[in-house]
Amino acid sequence: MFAAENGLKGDPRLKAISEAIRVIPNFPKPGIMFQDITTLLLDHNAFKHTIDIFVDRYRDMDISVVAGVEARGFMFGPSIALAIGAKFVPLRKPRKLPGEVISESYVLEYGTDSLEMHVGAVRPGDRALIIDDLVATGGTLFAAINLLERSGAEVTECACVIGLPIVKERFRSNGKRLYFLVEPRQLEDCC
Ligand SMILES: O=P(O)(O)OC[C@H]1O[C@H](OP(=O)(O)OP(=O)(O)O)[C@H](O)[C@@H]1O
Ligand SMILES: Nc1ncnc2[nH]cnc12
Repeated sequence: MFAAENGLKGDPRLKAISEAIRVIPNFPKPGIMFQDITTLLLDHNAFKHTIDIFVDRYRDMDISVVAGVEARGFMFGPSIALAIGAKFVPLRKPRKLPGEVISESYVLEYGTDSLEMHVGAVRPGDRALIIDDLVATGGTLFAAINLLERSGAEVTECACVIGLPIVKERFRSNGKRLYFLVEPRQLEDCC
């Protein structure tokens, strides 16, 4: 669900967050409108609003683990985990984690990839929140959900800064919860 449909309609923080995201057309390949969150990280107010909105939503949900998706989920997840009193678990690209891992493959808007998680980082009974910067097809988040559920965790919700409205139906039909703050920017909205 989009934050504006859930109590934040008209909240000026959402506009500030959206305006801090830069759009780079045709990166990393023709036809992709790349949503660049590095400019959001440069804007202290917009970055803080992003973390504050997530912390307000998740602080009372009894979440024990925040799992961040490499690479951009690492930029938001740890701050949220610290603020809500949860552990942080990195979900990494292949061959980056040194210990024993479990792995899930997925198809991307521009290729295929896998995510890996350390065995033992997540325990049966953990209540998980998965964080990433953006959901496009949802393939990455579904791989992340599978990793956590295979470890016995209950995935409470997936949260992203940017979400394509079209992906909401895919989550709903799979019985999974998705929360995102803003829709992708178009080039004419920005720069
Ligand atoms: O919803 P999806 O279609 O699965 O796409 C979303 C994923 O794509 C991007 O990461 P990317 O794979 O480009 O990796 P990076 O963050 O390491 O650059 C983004 O940060 C998400 O993780
Ligand atoms: N359009 C996009 N912008 C940034 N990251 C992405 N990951 C998948 N699609 C993307």
